[in-house]
Order: sequence, then structure tokens, then C-alpha cells
Amino acid sequence: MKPKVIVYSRVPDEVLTRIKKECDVTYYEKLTNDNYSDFMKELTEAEGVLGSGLKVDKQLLEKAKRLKVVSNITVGYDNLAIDELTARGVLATNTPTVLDDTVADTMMALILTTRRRVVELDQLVKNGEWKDSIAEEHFGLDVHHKKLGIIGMGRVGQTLAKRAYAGFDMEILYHNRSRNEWAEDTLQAKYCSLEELLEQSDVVCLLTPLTKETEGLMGNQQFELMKSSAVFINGSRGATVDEQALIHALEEGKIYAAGLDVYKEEPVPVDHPLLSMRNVVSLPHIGSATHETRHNMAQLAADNLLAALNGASPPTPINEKDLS
Ligand SMILES: NC(=O)C1=CN([C@@H]2O[C@H](COP(=O)(O)OP(=O)(O)OC[C@H]3O[C@@H](n4cnc5c(N)ncnc54)[C@H](OP(=O)(O)O)[C@@H]3O)[C@@H](O)[C@H]2O)C=CC1
Ligand SMILES: O=CC(=O)O
Repeated sequence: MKPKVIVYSRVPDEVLTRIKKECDVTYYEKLTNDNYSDFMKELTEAEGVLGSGLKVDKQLLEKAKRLKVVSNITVGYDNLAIDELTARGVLATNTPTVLDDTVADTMMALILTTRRRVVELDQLVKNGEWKDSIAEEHFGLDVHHKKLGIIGMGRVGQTLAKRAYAGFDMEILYHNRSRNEWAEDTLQAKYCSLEELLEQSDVVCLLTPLTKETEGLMGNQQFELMKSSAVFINGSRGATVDEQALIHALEEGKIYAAGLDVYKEEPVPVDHPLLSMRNVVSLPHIGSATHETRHNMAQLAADNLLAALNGASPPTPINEKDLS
């Protein structure tokens, strides 16, 4: 008998067909209030789930007695209670590496749009406010030859650093808990304390995972250390930033602008104060959202799911080594 699997996010037809060849699939393009109770019923029999964004915690796992694998179609896995999964012998997998270039491109886009005021000036043209040659009040700030400080110099961080160093002649600073020798050797990246990085950088880009340690990592004290001409970019998770502190820093001119792909609450409410600020560029969590990359992520998630259900080692496991 084929193993029962739930795919709870939209995946390309080709990927779904591949999973269906080996599994008995229940497919929800997305979970909603209307289908959630059906999903929970299916979960009691499921051996595998595949999708993005589902909060997999103790409560949910208590209902999912037959579960063998949770295949996340994201690299970040702060939605998964890894200790609970491991304690139950459930394998968790994610989709690292295949999205690095696309997410780094998104971060570069936020850096350029915030410093060069691209969105604001686009609005000015479309509103018919371009009456004369643009004067100083609309000038932006350079990106090239400036200092880029990356908090979280991992796979995505170093892919961004490569672009900034080779394409924009930027000087790279970074802060991690451990050293990234590749970035130091190849990009002359300079390892800094968080405080040094914040004080010196013209662009601060946050790319850590969301963990107990990184929750609220950027607060009043941290924004206070930044240059008033610096921009802050968040590509990690919304909860790594105290949003009230960010609003305060922007209102008081303590920083120049912010480029955000992630928010504490997603979708971010339309009346959120950050959305009414002229110097905030806001994206709807689209770091990896290109056709090509989302396709590759879904393929990798399917590879992980099918390997785990076949008793093989999945390509990108999270907790495999902790399962006995
Ligand atoms: N906006 C989007 O669409 C996307 C968002 N992301 C987010 O980016 C995150 C990073 O992805 P990826 O680069 O693949 O992950 P990696 O694990 O490769 O990199 C994470 C980096 O963060 C550092 N880090 C972890 N904890 C801390 C800490 N407490 N203080 C300082 N640095 C820390 C790690 O270094 P060390 O262990 O030495 O501290 C590591 O270098 C994801 O977890 C996800 O949240 C990723 C893809 C798309
Ligand atoms: O936020 C996206 C991810 O892949 O993590």
C-alpha cells in the first residue's frame, strides 16, 4: 500500500505527479479555515506532510501518530518544533542552497531601492510631480564602495556578500557566532562584534534564522548604534526585529531607510505604521519567489519526502543525526 501523504501548499504539477506515483496524496493548495478540520482528520493517518508555513508543534504532533517526515518547502524552519519531532522519531527536512542566489538578489534589490529611493521616486513620476530636473531633496545615497554589514553570514549571507563585493566594490563586515573563513579569504570580509558592525556599516542586512537567541536581536539599543545615513534590510524573519524600535528609529531619523521582506505578522496588516513611511520599502516575503527557484525548492522538498518514506537518507535533513 502507498504511504499516505498530505501536500498542503501549491506545488508545480510535475512535482505533484511525481509524489503521486509513490504516495496516496491529499492535496490542499493552501490551508484555510474552511479546510483545516479536514486536514487535521487526514493528519491522523498521514506518514508524510509537505508544504510551507505550517506550525508543527506538540499539539499538532499529538494528532499525527503515524507521521515519519515533515518536508518544509523553506530553508528557515522556525515553524517546526524540532525537539518534539526528534523525540517522536519524525524526520524534518528543509530546502537550503537552491534559493541562495534568488534571495541574495532580493536583498540586493532592497539595498538599491532604499538607498536610491527607487519606489518613492517612481511614485513621484507617476503622480505627475516631476516638474523640473530633480533637486537635492530627492537625491539618494551611493551603494558602491560603501560598507555592507551582514548579520548572519551563512549560505544566503555569503551569496549576497559575493554580489556586493564583486559587483559593487563594497567592503564586507559580518557578525556570526562563528567565523566564516570562506568569506574572509575570498571576499576580505571582516569579522566584527554586533556593535562594531552596527556602528560602521552603511547597509545592515539581517540574515540569521529566527531562534531564541535572535528573537528581538534588533531593538532600540541596536538601532541607536547605526549611522543616521545607514539603511536596515531584514530578510530573516519579522520577529528578529522589535518593530516598534524600528519605527522609532525611522521616525527620529536615527537611520535613513528600511527594506523589509518579513514582518512579525504576515501578511502585514495594511494599517501597520511601517507601511505608511516614505522611507520603508516593503515586500510580501518574496525572497525566493521566482518561478525557477520555487520550482527547484518544491523538487527538493519532494526528493526529501520520498527518500524519507523509502527509508533512505534525504538530501537536506534537519534532525537526521539526532534520530536513533
Ligand atoms: N525572506 C526570505 O524569503 C528568506 C528568508 N530566509 C531566512 O534566512 C535565514 C538564513 O538562511 P541561510 O543563509 O540558508 O541559513 P544559514 O544557516 O546558512 O545561515 C545563517 C547564519 O546565521 C548565523 N547565526 C545563527 N544564529 C546567530 C546568532 N545568534 N547571532 C549571529 N549569527 C547567527 C549563522 O552563523 P553561526 O552559526 O556561526 O552563528 C549562519 O552564518 C533562514 O533561516 C530564514 O529565516 C531564507 C531564505 C529566504
Ligand atoms: O523564508 C523563506 C525561507 O525559505 O526560509
